[in-house]
Amino acid sequence: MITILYIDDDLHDGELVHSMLFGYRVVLARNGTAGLEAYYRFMPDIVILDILLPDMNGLELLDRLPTGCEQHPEIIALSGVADPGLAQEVRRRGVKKFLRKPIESKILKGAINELLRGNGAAGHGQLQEHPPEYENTLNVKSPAFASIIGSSRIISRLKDRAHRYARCSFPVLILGESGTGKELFAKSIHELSRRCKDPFIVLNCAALPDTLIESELFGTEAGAFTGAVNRAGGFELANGGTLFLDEIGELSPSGQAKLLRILEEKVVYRLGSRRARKIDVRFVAATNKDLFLRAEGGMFRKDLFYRISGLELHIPPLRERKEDIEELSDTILRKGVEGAESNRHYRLSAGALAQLRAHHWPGNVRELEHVLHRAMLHSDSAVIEAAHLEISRNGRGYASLPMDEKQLPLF
Ligand SMILES: Nc1ncnc2c1ncn2[C@@H]1O[C@H](COP(=O)(O)OP(=O)(O)OP(=O)(O)O)[C@@H](O)[C@H]1O
Repeated sequence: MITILYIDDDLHDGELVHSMLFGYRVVLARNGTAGLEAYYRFMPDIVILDILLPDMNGLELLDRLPTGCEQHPEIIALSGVADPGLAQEVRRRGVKKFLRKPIESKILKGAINELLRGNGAAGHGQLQEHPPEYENTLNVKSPAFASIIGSSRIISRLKDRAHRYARCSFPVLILGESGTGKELFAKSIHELSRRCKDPFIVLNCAALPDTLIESELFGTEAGAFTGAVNRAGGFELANGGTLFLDEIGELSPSGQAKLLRILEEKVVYRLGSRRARKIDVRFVAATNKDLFLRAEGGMFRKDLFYRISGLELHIPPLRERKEDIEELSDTILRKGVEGAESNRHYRLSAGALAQLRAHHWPGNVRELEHVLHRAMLHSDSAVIEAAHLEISRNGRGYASLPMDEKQLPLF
């Protein structure tokens, strides 16, 4: 859906524009600061900006809009006064439409349609009552999302947002419980971006001891420490592409300081080397911890937190999108168990599906995969019954096998 950010302190105009633009997603911001915040959060297709704002001049806001995005939103500037000098200043900043207040519905819609059509002659002057579908703007059915199963509103919105984030190179912070699909979304953002032909490198900070994290991230120079050889780190390996740093909350204080420096200077120093290597890497981080609280509590650098969390993607737990369980289960059952030879087309009985829907899923989709893999191994037929699921009722999910079932005849 097309997203329009309207920045104006006039509440009445805000409501008016909201009702005029029925069918679009309209985000209202009442001052420049809120406008900038909403800009990063929603990555709008169009920004409508009143030049007179209470906390900053509209021109100043235009200057503060980021330049790192490959695809800028189109901007419509508004002013209540006719001022040719102001109009010139606004145009000099790349704004194609400068409209006079009071806003007229047809003129505003016409300007929006024209801008959305890439300012092409086809849409010029044609006023449309219904917002058109711009299929090329955002496509949640993109092949880059093929591995992300789920048709819930939550998943569709996340795909929409990931699509927007893929348009630029700002860092993205993905938040969510373990097993919710953070890495899948990170990969999709990479695949949808202009970086898709370059590497997507994954580093898991939680799986590496403190000392290794830094050498894995930044690389080493022979002689940096005993046994060190010349080796590129994650940043160099991901050059041109995306570096996905999983469990970023586990990064040591010195690793955090170095990471901050890289994000600011865009150069990397291998451990033991003073040579700066220029890098062009899109940085995506993930955590299942509350990084904000960690930053507040002094366990994570605040400056780094704010540097990496400009664009956030919150992936809700599976229990909050239970409508996805059936589709996810069907996909998992269709794939079968890796390494197990079977041509059965597994399916769930109604009772099994009801039990899956009733579970709390603390381990999220990963837990669902484990439960269904185990169920396929337990089942003697193609139908998975509730009894095959062995979901624990204590909410932890992983039931242990009863002794007498440990030597199950599997296929
Ligand atoms: N929406 C989804 N569609 C299909 N598979 C999914 C989905 N979400 C998660 N999975 C699967 O669940 C498993 C865990 O996903 P992933 O590693 O992306 O989660 P994560 O949030 O990064 O986990 P962790 O925090 O433990 O690293 C993977 O096997 C992945 O394929």
